[in-house]
Amino acid sequence: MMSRIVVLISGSGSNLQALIDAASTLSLPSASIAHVISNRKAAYGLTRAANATPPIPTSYHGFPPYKTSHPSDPRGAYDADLAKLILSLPEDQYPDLIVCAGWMHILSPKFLDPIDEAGIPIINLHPALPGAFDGAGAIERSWEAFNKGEITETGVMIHYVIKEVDRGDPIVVKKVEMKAGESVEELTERIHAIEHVAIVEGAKLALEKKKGNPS
Ligand SMILES: Nc1nc2c(c(=O)[nH]1)N[C@@H](CN(C=O)c1ccc(C(=O)N[C@@H](CCC(=O)O)C(=O)O)cc1)CN2
Ligand SMILES: NCC(=O)N[C@@H]1O[C@H](COP(=O)([O-])[O-])[C@@H](O)[C@H]1O
Repeated sequence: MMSRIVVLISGSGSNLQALIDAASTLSLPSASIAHVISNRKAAYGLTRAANATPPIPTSYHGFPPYKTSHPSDPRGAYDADLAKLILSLPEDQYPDLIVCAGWMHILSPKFLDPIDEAGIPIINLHPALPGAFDGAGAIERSWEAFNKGEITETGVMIHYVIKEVDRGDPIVVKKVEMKAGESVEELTERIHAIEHVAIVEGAKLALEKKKGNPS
């Protein structure tokens, strides 16, 4: 039976592309990318989805209008509508798994609770080791910490998404050595390559766990 994945993005979508390329291969068997949602209209990941074969349905769900339409709780209203968007997808797009792949928006319980009640796990790619550099800009912060002598290694993890940002149970953890004299751009490039492997492994494991047959 085909498992359906909904992917949340905010940018280039190179991790989405890794999932698209892996779907229904031995790396990510019996899985399809059923829908892609971006919070940024210009996200190139939307183009990647449109260029997929067959094209992957996409939605743009932008945050700015909520600042005026729901001034008292824009995040809550935005998140509630995001959950409704996903939970109202047609059967052939309704997710077995939600993957945050460079999704740069903190999800509140207004999203997490209805998705949890629907029994849909959410996983996230984070370019750091568990408990380190939570939040945005993790690669840059780890590079700075290394050059201050504060750390000797960093990593990439795929973790379950809970209310506390980047504190959900890890599914995949890959350590990344840090190199003296390396630029932040060079480190970022190395980390991105590792992310593209980790996110596929994480999606596969999360789907297996949901089916009750962890490998
Ligand atoms: N409730 C959770 N939401 C999210 C998680 C999570 O673990 N729990 N993971 C993040 C992904 N992420 C790091 O991996 C992350 C992304 C963005 C931010 C952040 O500070 N976002 C700002 C807006 C920044 C911007 O628009 O450029 C915000 O939402 O106010 C922190 C962590 C995804 N969500
Ligand atoms: N906190 C999450 C986070 O910082 N994610 C970062 O966003 C990038 C998205 O790239 P992509 O759009 O090419 O997949 C990822 O490479 C990852 O480092």
